[in-house]
Amino acid sequence: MASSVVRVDLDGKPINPLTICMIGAGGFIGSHLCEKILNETQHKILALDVYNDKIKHLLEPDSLPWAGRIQFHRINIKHDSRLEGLIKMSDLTINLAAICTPADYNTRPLDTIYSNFIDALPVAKYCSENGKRLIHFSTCEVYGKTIGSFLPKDSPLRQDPAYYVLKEDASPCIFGSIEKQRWSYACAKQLIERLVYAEGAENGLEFTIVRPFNWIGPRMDFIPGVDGPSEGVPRVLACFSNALLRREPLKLVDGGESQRTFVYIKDAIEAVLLMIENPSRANGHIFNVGNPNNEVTVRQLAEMMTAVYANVSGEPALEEPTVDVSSKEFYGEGYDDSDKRIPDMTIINRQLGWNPKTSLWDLLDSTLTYQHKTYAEAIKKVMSQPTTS
Ligand SMILES: NC(=O)c1ccc[n+]([C@@H]2O[C@H](COP(=O)([O-])OP(=O)(O)OC[C@H]3O[C@@H](n4cnc5c(N)ncnc54)[C@H](O)[C@@H]3O)[C@@H](O)[C@H]2O)c1
Ligand SMILES: O=c1ccn([C@@H]2O[C@H](COP(=O)(O)OP(=O)(O)O[C@H]3OC[C@](O)(CO)[C@H]3O)[C@@H](O)[C@H]2O)c(=O)[nH]1
Repeated sequence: MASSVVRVDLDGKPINPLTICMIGAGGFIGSHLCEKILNETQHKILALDVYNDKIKHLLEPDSLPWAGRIQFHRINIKHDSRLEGLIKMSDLTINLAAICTPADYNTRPLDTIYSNFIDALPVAKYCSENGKRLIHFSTCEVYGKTIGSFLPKDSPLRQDPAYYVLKEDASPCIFGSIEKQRWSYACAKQLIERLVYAEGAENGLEFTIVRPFNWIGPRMDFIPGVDGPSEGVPRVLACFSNALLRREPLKLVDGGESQRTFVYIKDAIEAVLLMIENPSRANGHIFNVGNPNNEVTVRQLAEMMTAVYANVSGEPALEEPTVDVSSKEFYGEGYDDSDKRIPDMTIINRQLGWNPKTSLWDLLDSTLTYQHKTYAEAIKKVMSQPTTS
């Protein structure tokens, strides 16, 4: 619950209540950020999205302690003249809106590029023209592949962090060829980062760019056939959760050799609140937000999720818990992958003193407990229904 004690920033100065225009507030990250802001601060939120299912619990009923501090606006930012007015009414805009599921990048590259670049342009422009601060959500995917991935498999240099740790102000952005449409998203995100950065350099826009490294937790994406399309392909956490709930093998794309670092959403949201409340330390910076200690291959992630889910559900794991699939079969033509993603933490540490806390096992335990409670019964119902042909 937000206390009446005056909040102070990292330099001990009082923080005045802000009005925040949050675009994409109804998504995974947006829902957690709204919860945090309403519970712990006195800031007001203008929550913009086309959906509000994930923040319904914050909007109704009127008797909630934060009533009056969050207002939902059902707006598609592609075509809505109210956008500029809402940005003008706010002290800060946070743009989370995007198509950001890999299954879309190679199959809907135009929608992906429009969503991540064209639709984000007016937001940057309105903030710049009206002298409003912007926190723009980019992605770790702008780094693409590591330099090390181009070395021979047995090269000892592959063990040298200089060849794989991703640094905001030093690492190059390495994407595949144009036919590999997987990179449509990363490329659009890179260009909007460059535009926001240039607005800062040429027109004085006060901006912060966030590069999330695989934030995961409750409410991420959807379970196909329950609260999303049966044929939909969400991100890996929901794909693997879906298979565990249905007692089906988890699909490992191209052997599950790619590596990721996963950070708990609640840790990551702490970093965003620090950016919101410490503009003098966050403005003009690009921040990696991830947990370098939680690195696994996708195969190891599948094994760990299988073990955690067996504990949570009380049901033994399948004898053959995983199955290999090719990326062409799973994602279609034009898929490609980031090999490894370890965030360098120097800048966020220096500017905001932020560090992630939660181990991979612990974050999977709380997330899969949530998945089980939320979906186990619904899945049983769906699976007991006769399939229509
Ligand atoms: N979750 C992660 O680990 C992660 C990693 C890298 C980058 N990001 C970035 O963070 C942001 C949020 O990601 P998320 O995981 O919460 O995704 P999400 O899909 O759950 O949330 C995005 C929200 O934006 C909304 N939206 C999309 N287009 C819109 C439009 N035209 N008008 C209004 N609303 C629109 C969607 O309805 C959705 O609610 C994205 O920009 C994404 O690229 C997230
Ligand atoms: O059933 C599955 C699903 C996926 N994989 C593989 O897992 C790796 C991670 O996949 P995913 O979480 O879907 O996405 P990425 O990490 O590749 O990309 C995201 O990172 C950040 C963001 O920008 C936004 O969330 C997005 O682009 C990957 O190697 C898949 O091939 C699997 O084996 N089985």
